[in-house]
Amino acid sequence: MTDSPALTLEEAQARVLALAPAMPVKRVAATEAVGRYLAEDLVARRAQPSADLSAMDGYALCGVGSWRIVGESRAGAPFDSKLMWGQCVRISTGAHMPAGADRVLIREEAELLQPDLVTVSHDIPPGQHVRKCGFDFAEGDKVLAAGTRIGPAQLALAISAGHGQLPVRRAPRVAVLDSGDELAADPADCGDHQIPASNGAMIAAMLGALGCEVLRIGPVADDAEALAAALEQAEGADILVTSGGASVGDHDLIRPALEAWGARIDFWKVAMKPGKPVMVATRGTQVILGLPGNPVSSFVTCFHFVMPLVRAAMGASMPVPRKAMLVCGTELPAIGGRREFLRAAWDGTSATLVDSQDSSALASLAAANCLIDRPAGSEMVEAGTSVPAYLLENGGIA
Ligand SMILES: Nc1nc2c(c(=O)[nH]1)N[C@H]1C(S)=C(S)[C@@H](COP(=O)(O)OP(=O)(O)OC[C@H]3O[C@@H](n4cnc5c(N)ncnc54)[C@H](O)[C@@H]3O)O[C@H]1N2
Ligand code: MOO
Repeated sequence: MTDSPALTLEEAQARVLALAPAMPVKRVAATEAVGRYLAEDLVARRAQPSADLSAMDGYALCGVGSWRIVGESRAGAPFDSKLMWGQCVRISTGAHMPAGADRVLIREEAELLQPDLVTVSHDIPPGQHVRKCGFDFAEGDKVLAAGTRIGPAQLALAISAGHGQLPVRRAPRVAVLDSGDELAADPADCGDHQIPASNGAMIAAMLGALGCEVLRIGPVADDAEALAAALEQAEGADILVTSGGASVGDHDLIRPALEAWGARIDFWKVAMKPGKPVMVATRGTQVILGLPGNPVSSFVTCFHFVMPLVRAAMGASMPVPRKAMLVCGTELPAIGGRREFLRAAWDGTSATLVDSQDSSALASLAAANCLIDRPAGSEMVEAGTSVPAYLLENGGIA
């Protein structure tokens, strides 16, 4: 089963998302819901605006001709009488239109005939500069759908719709395990035969940005007993992410260690580069993603599988990343039999391939802010061609 042909990215993503454990729903202060996903449709408890309001500073008018100023309506302090024909009030932006008034003359266009008598040289049509009651949303409107990510604008909308608390799912607890005999825990103390363990920190940062509570484990040696002991630490995690040891080498022990721990392998290998030897397994409700050790492969598979899994567990309606069309600034090479995600730097005008596409090359990953999606068997394309690409949240150049 597990050595079946590599899946396509979309097949593999669908299988991973189908495994997503639904995190429990909790009502939290709206401000704490930022970065989470709504667990239910959000229905407005009030209309916005709750009355007809002026959109400008000026005069709220009743009738045509010239108008006697009989008072003022300020935001938060409405004028409480009904205007008669030929009357107006001074009005400020956001203030209630008084009863009887149906249009606003802006201050700059008003001519004062007397200290309390105003006119204008052109027609002011009914409804001019008036925001009608409920034009933004009415009480009872569905303002946000379940599965929507709460960002700053959605937060403001929810609050203005009368919600001080929002129902959201917590982020999953994720254990991230680095494995490999060559890994040094301390980058400042790394022998010639070692490399600093950078994948765990990178994956933890990617998941931390989604709000996950991350438990770092390791680095763990390529040793069945050490791996078994390390896996015990992941007992309470909703998701376990391993990096390294996923391939076919004699020291690639992750798969047998997971199986010995009770994990059931769902699939292994996806037809993509970088990131082919990605492994997905379950253990009860826990979902386990074994990412390939090459740092760029770890990054790309975290981007395509782990982050969508986390978003799905949090209830996102659109958990997988979406593509934009970017113009390539340089020609792109022909692609072999495996779909490739090419690192490139997009400057707002065009996307240029970074120096190396080797799956170990971290300098070129750090210089990239997008992944150009090149299907298997693609022909070479000329500079200036639009190609699909995923934009990356990748440090200062994003
Ligand atoms: N005979 C074959 N060899 C390889 C194949 C294959 O199909 N047949 N696939 C290659 C591909 S593609 C990849 S990707 C790698 C994946 O290998 P593993 O997941 O087994 O990873 P390792 O061998 O443990 O490490 C690969 C590379 O990455 C470095 N590494 C590992 N963990 C970390 C970490 N936490 N932080 C930083 N760097 C890490 C490790 O030192 C190696 O250099 O396999 C190919 N081989
Ligand atoms: O396909 Mo491996 O994951 O990059 O070099």
